[in-house]
Amino acid sequence: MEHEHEHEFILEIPEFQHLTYEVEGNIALVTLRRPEALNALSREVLEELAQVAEVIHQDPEARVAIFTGEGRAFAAGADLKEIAALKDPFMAREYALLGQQVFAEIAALPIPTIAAIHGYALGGGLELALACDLRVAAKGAKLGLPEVGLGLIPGFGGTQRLPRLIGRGRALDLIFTGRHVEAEEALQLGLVNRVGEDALEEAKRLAQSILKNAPIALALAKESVVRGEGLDLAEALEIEADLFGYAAATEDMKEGVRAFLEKRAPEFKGE
Ligand SMILES: C/C=C/C(=O)SCCNC(=O)CCNC(=O)[C@H](O)C(C)(C)COP(=O)(O)OP(=O)(O)OC[C@H]1O[C@@H](n2cnc3c(N)ncnc32)[C@H](O)[C@@H]1OP(=O)(O)O
Repeated sequence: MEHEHEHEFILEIPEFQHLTYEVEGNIALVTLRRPEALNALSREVLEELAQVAEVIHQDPEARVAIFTGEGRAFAAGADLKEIAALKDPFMAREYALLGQQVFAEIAALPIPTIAAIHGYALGGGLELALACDLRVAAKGAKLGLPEVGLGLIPGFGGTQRLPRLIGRGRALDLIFTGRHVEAEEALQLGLVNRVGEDALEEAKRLAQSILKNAPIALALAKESVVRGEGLDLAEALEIEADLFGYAAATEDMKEGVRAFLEKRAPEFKGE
């Protein structure tokens, strides 16, 4: 038998109402599909994002994930109709915790993740993009955290992930003013990694350049950065050394070094 060592593995993909999931050439593409509300993140959308994070986790074909949105926006924030219906501080706190939890699951994915931003990424929409490892914006895209203009504060991670990414002063500029920054300024701020004519095409190019590298090394590099973030330098460096050790024990490391010495491109197997 050809596949006698392989387990029969069936990936169960739920029927999503507000997003689609597809994988092509090891790139998982998650597309928010609620364009009539500029992909506003309702509870249902958030729950589907949590489910799709689980699918990505389980899908051996998914080696880089791109998040994008259908229509005029990446996502224009949490759903303001739902926010208007929050009756008391406890309900609102639960709402923030729900968004935080879903975005924490996305941030914890073991593969590189990219937000491909066109149109608007505002409030919770920008916070979703901040939960990704990398952000690519289309020229003309508008990014911001407008919550204080609504009497709110960013509640899906924005007050924490934005200052960690671009620094406290620049983050508070955006949070206090609520202003929209365009793609070029976002690039200067370090809020996005790249700007292109078409965000999705640019994100796919970025994904391709990541996919050339060893999968386990990518996962370990991400783990080292993420785990080190909250620690002091000495502790974080210990983690780095441990994970370097794991990387050095992979078959792909042998292949990578052998390929270099033989002056050819490596063929990584994720082993
Ligand atoms: C913890 C997290 C908190 C948060 O995220 S708070 C929310 C933060 N986000 C915002 O404040 C942005 C809200 N949206 C806007 O300011 C505007 O939209 C835009 C500037 C993004 C675009 O303006 P324009 O081009 O004039 O479009 P349009 O007619 O306002 O929107 C099209 C439809 O989309 C709905 N929509 C837009 N954003 C949201 C949202 N965040 N929640 C719910 N619905 C939204 C609208 O209402 C409308 O719908 P209809 O056609 O039925 O009137």
